[in-house]
Amino acid sequence: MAKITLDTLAHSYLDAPQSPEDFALKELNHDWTDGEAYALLGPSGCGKSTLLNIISGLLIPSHGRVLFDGRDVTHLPTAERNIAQVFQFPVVYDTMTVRQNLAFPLKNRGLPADEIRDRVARVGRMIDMEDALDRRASGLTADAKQKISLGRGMVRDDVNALLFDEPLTVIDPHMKWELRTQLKTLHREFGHTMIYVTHDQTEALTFADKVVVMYDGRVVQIGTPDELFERPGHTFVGYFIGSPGMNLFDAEIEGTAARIAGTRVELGARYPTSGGTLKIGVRPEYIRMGETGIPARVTRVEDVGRHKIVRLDVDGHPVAAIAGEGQGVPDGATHVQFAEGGVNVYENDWRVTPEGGDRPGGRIREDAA
Ligand SMILES: Nc1ncnc2c1ncn2[C@@H]1O[C@H](COP(=O)(O)OP(=O)(O)OP(=O)(O)O)[C@@H](O)[C@H]1O
Repeated sequence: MAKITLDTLAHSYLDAPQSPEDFALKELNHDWTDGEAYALLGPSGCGKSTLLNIISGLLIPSHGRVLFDGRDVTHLPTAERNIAQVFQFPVVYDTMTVRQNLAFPLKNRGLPADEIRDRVARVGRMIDMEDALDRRASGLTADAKQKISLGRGMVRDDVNALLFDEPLTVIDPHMKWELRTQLKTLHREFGHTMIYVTHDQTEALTFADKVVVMYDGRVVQIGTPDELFERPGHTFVGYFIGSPGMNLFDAEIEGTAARIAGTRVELGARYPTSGGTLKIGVRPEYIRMGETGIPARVTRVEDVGRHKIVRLDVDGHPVAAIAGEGQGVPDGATHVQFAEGGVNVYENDWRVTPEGGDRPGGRIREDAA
């Protein structure tokens, strides 16, 4: 496994890019820690495949370098990078059996027969195809073939990194969850450096140690699932992660308080801002309904099983709140308040750290409404 360094990396598909908009990938400096599992998450067109293809060697970046354990591989072809890749659609040899498909990368590297047998058996178990090892791949469903692709990607333990590009797209929904869980278990067991591209937040949050959120060619935040939930670094992260996403309120800030829709809201800290557009972000989990606070009007209540989503109107803007299991909208709810610790301040869409730093932990979901 390797540490992967992206050094002033950027990419434009144009010959003579003029402005930042001409870059599919805007400048990025980052170390992907050896042995960690990352998810690259973002909407269609944000640059995920461009970044993955640069790491895998399918694309040479127009600017900057890629290093594996300090060695510059920017211009090395994929075959010389010693990586395993699993794509959106299965790549299997139809004329071979499942066993032969799984053994292929190991045979290529000349591993002893008994080691190949053991590793293939283990991976076969993991992808739940133990009983099908001697079947020909040609007759199998797309699902099963993709499981073979996943297995083949994971069968070697000497790769620098394992790259997955939306690998569960063709997998049946109930199997998706199982394979994702197995991938995570496998990661714990073998400690591969894994990079997993997806536009599905559930997939990213359940699979990865760290999620890299991309938006418009830029990495806007790299963090643990918890950090992305509690402290979204950009309003896009707040909106994109969570269901429903984070609420944003136009605000003015004075000292340690904000003014939202004419109401003073104590923030509990000072925020160093510099004259930009200010917004307060509060996740629906941290909006409390009651008789004091910011005036609000309930417009709809949606029962979504384990909890209810309460839609409100605050000063003409839609706001969502989550009422936990067994809770409804309190009688006489005419106002909203924010749970302590559930507030983030944004200036020009980027999060502002409070003076004195963030409070440690910051995890208040357990007691959130
Ligand atoms: N070969 C190419 N030539 C020119 N522009 C490209 C090329 N490939 C991608 N782009 C553009 O670069 C931007 C980023 O595309 P990319 O495929 O990396 O995004 P993505 O996040 O992987 O999207 P998706 O999830 O739809 O695959 C998009 O605007 C896209 O149109």
